[in-house]
Amino acid sequence: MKTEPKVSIHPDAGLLAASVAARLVTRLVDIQNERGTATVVLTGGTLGIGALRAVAESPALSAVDWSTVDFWWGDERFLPAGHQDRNVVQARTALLDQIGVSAERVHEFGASDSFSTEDEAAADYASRLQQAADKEATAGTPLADPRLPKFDILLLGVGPDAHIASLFPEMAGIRTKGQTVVGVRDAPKPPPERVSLTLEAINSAEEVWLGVAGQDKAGAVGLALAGAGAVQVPAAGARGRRKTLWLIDQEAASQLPGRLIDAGESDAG
Ligand SMILES: O=C1O[C@H](COP(=O)(O)O)[C@@H](O)[C@H](O)[C@H]1O
Repeated sequence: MKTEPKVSIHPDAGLLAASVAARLVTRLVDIQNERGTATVVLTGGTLGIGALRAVAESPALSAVDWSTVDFWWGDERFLPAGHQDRNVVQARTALLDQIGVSAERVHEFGASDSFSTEDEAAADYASRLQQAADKEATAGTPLADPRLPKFDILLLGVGPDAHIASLFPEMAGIRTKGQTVVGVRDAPKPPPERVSLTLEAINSAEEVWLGVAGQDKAGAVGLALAGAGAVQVPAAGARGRRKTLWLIDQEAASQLPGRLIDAGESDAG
């Protein structure tokens, strides 16, 4: 099952981050009402971390029971634990350290001072994902992919080159099939060593939300929503099973195909 993208355009990056935060809080409340827990896959990057900061500032913050939310990551920079460039460190500062999350529900990627290579950290993350999936399957949760727990919402940023998570255009990561996590070497954006969910893992999520702001991303957004191929334009390949939502600002929307520029949430199908 794959969904056609919907697009929602916001005046600027600040309002976009606030809107992503408000949607996230509302959706988490709904999911918790439906099934008691919720699972979010976080992203790093400007908007990903900005949206977490906006969640921390939201007046509705305490509407979510954060103690029953599981946090996974779409990718990580393969650096020592505590390094300021690690996505998990930035997420902790922006939000996680300020809310009552359960330590055992924060599933961060292994760091470079615990694993010798990014491939080892990738294998470790894949195995922890598998364990979580097995536990959910035993409890009767229907899974989209038996190797992965149910991802309710998966957040992605998009680079100016259209990369998502740490899947860069034309590189091995975006072409990887048959595994859920991949070690990345020679990434064109520093640091070169990273760990990432694969596209098939990303696309197992119920809802995929792509948050993008800025003129430098306009070309990537335009190509992705015009239907480019995922190997050349990784963002084009990200599709949730029930929803694919592009949350973008006006600058990032400036090269969208004309039919998508109308106000409101429009179909990009
Ligand atoms: O390095 C990364 O970049 C992307 C996009 O970041 P942005 O600053 O251009 O928004 C991000 O989604 C990813 O998680 C991160 O590791």
